[in-house]
Amino acid sequence: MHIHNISKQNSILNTFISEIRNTDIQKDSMRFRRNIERIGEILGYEMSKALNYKPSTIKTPLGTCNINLPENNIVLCSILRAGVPLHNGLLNYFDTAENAFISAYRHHKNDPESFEIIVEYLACPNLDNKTLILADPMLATGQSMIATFEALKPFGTPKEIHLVSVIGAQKGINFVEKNLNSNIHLWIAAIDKELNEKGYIVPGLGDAGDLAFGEKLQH
Ligand SMILES: O=P(O)(O)OC[C@H]1O[C@H](OP(=O)(O)OP(=O)(O)O)[C@H](O)[C@@H]1O
Ligand SMILES: O=c1cc[nH]c(=O)[nH]1
Ligand SMILES: [Mg+2]
Repeated sequence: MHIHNISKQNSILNTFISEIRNTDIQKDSMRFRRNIERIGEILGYEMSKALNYKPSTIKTPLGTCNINLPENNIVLCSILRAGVPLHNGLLNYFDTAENAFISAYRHHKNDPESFEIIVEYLACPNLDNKTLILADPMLATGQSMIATFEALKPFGTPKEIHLVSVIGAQKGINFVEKNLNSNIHLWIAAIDKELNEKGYIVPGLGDAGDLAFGEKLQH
């Protein structure tokens, strides 16, 4: 897997990352969603450098100019719920992308420290020869990403796959790397060292879905 950790270089991205992690600022859910969206725009911009470009000629009011334009057919797939603001940020830049949504949630049986991933809702176009962008802000154990990847298989074989995430734990990244083919790209805004016993990223930011959309009842 090709890992692009875009926070290796200081940029305005640091401000947005610090705000989503900050226990006071993250309480403002509108700001939290908007920051995830802004990070999606930055990750999308960085990812766009790896797309395929073809020469094009544009007519201006005063003449013509040559410019290379992306030629990829993009399908943007995100994992509900926390993926929604990240999806919006990516869609702000990839105007013509097709879209897919999948629900994946952690189901705890009796033991709060163990869970399985339940995939229920899935809406996806044909993926054959397309550029699949799989977006989820939190890559913790990596199980949601792999479960999603498996669930998408019947929809076709993408030409290339880009995973987009905001904060990842090294353990989850290793798990994804072990389970996916080596030609996949991961575009990520921060990599944290630890996972706690409940599978939360430390220091991370807490529960991204709850911060964006409110707490949910466990079922
Ligand atoms: O890498 P994993 O260990 O699988 O964990 C990451 C998953 O956890 C979060 O979703 P969550 O289950 O909290 O659902 P939500 O977005 O509805 O809150 C996040 O958005 C990922 O989908
Ligand atoms: O740290 C984590 C792990 C899973 N889901 C989250 O929202 N945060
Ligand atoms: Mg959540």
